[in-house]
Parts: sequence; C-alpha cells; structure tokens
Amino acid sequence: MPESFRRVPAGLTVRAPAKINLHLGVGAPRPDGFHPLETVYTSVGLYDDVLVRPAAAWSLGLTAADHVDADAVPLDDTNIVAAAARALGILHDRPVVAHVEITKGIPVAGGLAGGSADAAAALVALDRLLDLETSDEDLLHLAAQLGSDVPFALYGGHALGTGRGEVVTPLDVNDEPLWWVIVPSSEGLSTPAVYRHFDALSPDAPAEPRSAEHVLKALETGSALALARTLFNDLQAPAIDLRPELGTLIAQGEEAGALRGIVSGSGPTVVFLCGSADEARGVAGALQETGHTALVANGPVAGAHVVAPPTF
Ligand SMILES: C[C@](O)(CO)[C@H](O)COP(=O)(O)OP(=O)(O)OC[C@H]1O[C@@H](n2ccc(N)nc2=O)[C@H](O)[C@@H]1O
Ligand SMILES: Nc1ncnc2c1ncn2[C@@H]1O[C@H](COP(=O)(O)OP(=O)(O)OP(=O)(O)O)[C@@H](O)[C@H]1O
Repeated sequence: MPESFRRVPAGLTVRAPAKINLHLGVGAPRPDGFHPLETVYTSVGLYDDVLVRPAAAWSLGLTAADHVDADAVPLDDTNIVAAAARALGILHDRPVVAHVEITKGIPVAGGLAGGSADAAAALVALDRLLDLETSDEDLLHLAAQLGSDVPFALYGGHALGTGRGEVVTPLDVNDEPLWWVIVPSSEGLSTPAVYRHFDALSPDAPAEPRSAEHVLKALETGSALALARTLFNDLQAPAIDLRPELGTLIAQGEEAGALRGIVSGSGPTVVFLCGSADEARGVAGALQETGHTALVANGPVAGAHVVAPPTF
C-alpha cells in the first residue's frame, strides 16, 4: 500500500456504564478513614463516553444530557479524567496529553459512580490512543488509586466488592436482564458527607460490614422478585436523613408498581427494580407525571469498552 494511504487513527471513544450497589454493607471506619465494604455491584445501561484525540497539549471538553448538571463538573486539573492521564503518565514516565471530550449521561454526584466511569473510560482510551500497552494488572492498580468505584467500572457485569470497594471479583451468576427505573435528583449529594452521616447515625457500627450472602443467593436464581426482596444499602438511612424526600419517592415508585426502590450508593439517585421492561416503562411514566426525571435502563452491561472505530 502506498505510504500516502496509511492514515494514523485520529481518535477513539470509550464508553463506561453507571453502577448500582445491589448490596452495600458498610463497617466502622478504618484507621485510614475509609469504610470497609462488602458490596455487590451491577452495571446499568446509562453511560458516559470519553472521546480522545491526538493533541500537542492537554484539553478537556464536556457535553451533557439534559438530566445532567454540566456546571457541577470541573474541567480543570481536578477532573478525575485529568487525574487518570497523570497517573498513566507517571506509570509510563512520559507525558500523556490528548484532547478529551466527555459526553455525560450519568448524573453528577448521584451515587451512580459517574466520575468513576469517566476515569475508567479515560484509562482505556488514553492507553489505546498512545499505544501505552498498560497491562490489565496495572490498569486495575491505577483505577484503585483514582477511586474506590473505578476498578468496577473497568469490569462491568455483576461483581463483589470488598476492601474499600476497590477489590473487585467478577461474579459468574445468572445474566438475565434486570430492568431499572433510575430517578436522579436535581442536586447531588457528597459521598464523604453521606459516609460521615453514616458514622454519626451508627456510632456502634461493627468493624465487619454486613455480608452480601442473601443478594448473592438471589442473583443465582435469576428472579427479579427474589433479588428485590434482598436489596440492601447501609447508606440509605443517612441519605434519607439528609434528604427526607427520597423516602417519599421510594414509596411513590413502589406504589406505581416497582418491585422495590432503593437509594443508589451514597445517593441521592433512587433506583427501582422492576419485573419487566413494560413494568419499568409504566413506573417511569407514573413518576414523570409527578415531575420527576425517570430513566429506564437494563443491566448488567459491559464495563469500559471501545465503541467507535478509529476515525480517519
Ligand atoms: C458509595 C460508593 O459509591 C459505593 O460503591 C463508594 O463507596 C464511593 O466510592 P468513590 O466515590 O469511588 O469513593 P472514593 O473516591 O474512593 O472516596 C471518596 C470519599 O468517600 C469516603 N469513602 C469512600 C469509600 C469507602 N469505602 N469509604 C469511605 O469512607 C471517604 O470519605 C473518601 O474520601
Ligand atoms: N469526570 C467527572 N464527572 C463527574 N464529576 C467529577 C468528574 N471529575 C471530578 N468530578 C467531581 O467529583 C464529584 C463526584 O462526582 P461523581 O459523579 O463521580 O459522584 P458519584 O456518582 O456520587 O460517585 P460515587 O457513586 O462513586 O460516590 C463531583 O461533584 C465533581 O465535583
């Protein structure tokens, strides 16, 4: 092939999903301030995309869906995507620069790990763009440095999380699709603030977090109803104490036909597990009529993955 026909790929897009904690058991804080967790993560089809293009200097842009508060995302060095680029640069001892464009579908500070999804997507995208050939082990290590939820965003699927949430073991369980209605709030909640409120409300929390055994058994059956009965979140009580309207919302969605409603992670997003796609659409419609944003999504879905072929 003549040299003039050889084109250098101009960019690629990596997509990463939101997460929901099917079980979130939280223990008393460790000496480093983090809380020991036993959690069961699942990924859902609500995504952020990270597009990277070759560039001589670092730049970061953002486009956001209507239900996402774009103003709440910093575009300076404090963006977790910039931190991901710095971490890759340190590992490979070279500058990691690119033009990066985040397209956000995951609400900000919503308990759905949107920033973590961006970090995981950026690690994969920048690694590919710059041919860094980072090993999976190193990617997971960098992910854990960036945040407790970031390793799971690389895996997707269903997984057990231990440690502070960063030790992820993929679960080989029934992959029947689960149907969710996701109801974000217009204002986010700070994850550290919700953990601090957990400490204030539960001064005698046991060192060991509550076991995920019931959710794990229910997942094996593939029954959404069995799973609904076992959903559990230790951060729900502090999140509702900070935002009492979340309790009302949960009751409203359950009355509208959801099998169960629960606060997602540190909140304030509430997620409703439904029996089918039709039931999810019905619950979403009922909540939309009362003025809520209600998104229908299913899962589990893949973790961070390339979605667009290189553009030329
Ligand atoms: C609530 C969850 O989303 C459940 O999966 C996660 O535990 C939060 O994970 P994340 O946002 O990736 O959290 P990180 O960025 O690692 O930590 C942010 C802050 O949350 C608190 N934090 C987080 C994880 C953990 N196991 N214990 C904590 O106390 C700490 O105050 C920490 O400074
Ligand atoms: N790329 C990013 N996307 C969203 N927020 C970011 C990003 N980079 C930095 N941030 C900051 O991180 C904070 C938390 O955002 P994020 O959306 O990850 O919260 P979350 O979904 O509650 O996370 P988690 O469920 O992991 O606790 C935001 O308020 C924002 O200031």
